[in-house]
Amino acid sequence: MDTQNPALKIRSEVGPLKTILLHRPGGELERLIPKYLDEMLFEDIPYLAQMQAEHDKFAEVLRANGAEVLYFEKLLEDILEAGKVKEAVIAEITAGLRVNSAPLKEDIRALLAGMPPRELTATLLSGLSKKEVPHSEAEKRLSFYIKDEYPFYIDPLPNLYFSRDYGTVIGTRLSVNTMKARARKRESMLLQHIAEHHPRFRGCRLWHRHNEPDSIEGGDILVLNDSVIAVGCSARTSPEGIETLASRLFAEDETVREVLVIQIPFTRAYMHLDTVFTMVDVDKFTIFPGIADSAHIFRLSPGGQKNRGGIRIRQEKNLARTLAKSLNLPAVRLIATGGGDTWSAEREQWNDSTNTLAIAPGKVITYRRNILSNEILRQNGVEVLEIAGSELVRGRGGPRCMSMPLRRSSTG
Ligand SMILES: NC(=O)NCCC[C@H](N)C(=O)O
Repeated sequence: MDTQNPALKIRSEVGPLKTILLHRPGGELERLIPKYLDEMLFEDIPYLAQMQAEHDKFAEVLRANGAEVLYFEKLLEDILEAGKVKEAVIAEITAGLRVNSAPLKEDIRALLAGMPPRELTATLLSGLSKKEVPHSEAEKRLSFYIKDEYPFYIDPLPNLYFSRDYGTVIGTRLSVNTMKARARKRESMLLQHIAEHHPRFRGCRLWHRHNEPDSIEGGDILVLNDSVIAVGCSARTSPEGIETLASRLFAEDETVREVLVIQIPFTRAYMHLDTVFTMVDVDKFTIFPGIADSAHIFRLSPGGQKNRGGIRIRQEKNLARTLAKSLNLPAVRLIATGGGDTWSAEREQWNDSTNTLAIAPGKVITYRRNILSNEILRQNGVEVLEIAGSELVRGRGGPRCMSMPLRRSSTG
């Protein structure tokens, strides 16, 4: 058993929430430029002040309900106080620059090295534009005069407030996820440095490291209980990434006995499993009805040949029956978002009606704007705490996407 870091413990999607990691949207959102929205995985440009007010309210609801809230930016700044860590982070950033010129690389490295921790943190999150780099004498080369029009040497991280995706605590270890899109890779890279160096994570062991080849993102990972994990196979999470995680869980976590793979359509609207399916109570889930028939389900369990990762694969048919069997319950309830109307379900799914964050069994945080979906949850006995999400939703994520639970107590 891992006893190294009692601060990390997730054995349930719905157990009372004790500690959670958020990122308050900041200057990185002000680097969104219409021309590059696609690459940045945004459809729109939020109004930052309003977005921050909404996010603060989200944090307030979490605190009022007993959760300790940690902020990514603060943890990052803390670790950058140590010269060695700062050097290692800068070296990794510099190595990943899409810059051919060695003198220019050195200019950027020196600029970062000269920044105090707070400024460096801000730069690592908001990025570094080409205008911000003073070029040394060494850079009087042709490439100094001929530049492509892309504005950044270091890209901003506008998706950082979706802290769900880059890290996932499973049991007592952290999976630092391999992000599919380039726009999000630095998020998990920075998280790994935090996990390796911040006292809050002392002794933390990793299930997965940020630079492993096969993508897996936290929006696809649901810790259903102490023995069953559900993982979405999606536009972001690859079958290979799932197999790697499953074989490590089966080999090294004595309680996890099953990984339920739910394959969803590979489209932007449903980028992760948690955009169409979340757990709201020990025996209740909310689901976007549009995927109910198109999802394919596979049950992975320990066994099978070593050269296949020691995993046995079995295809299942019916989601509700499979979940009930896996969770050892007589039945589970699937609550369809949108209140039974197809258009409303699609409209509200686009605004993350299905992306609920459970803070205790049968108690969830959702966006107020999803009126029909919230109502149907209440009709099914779920307590719904609503927050405003007019600006937060523009990055296409809801309360679950915006949170990385680090510790929950047990549901029992
Ligand atoms: N778990 C989630 O579904 N996270 C939302 C991520 C939205 C972000 N704009 C992205 O495309 O990655």
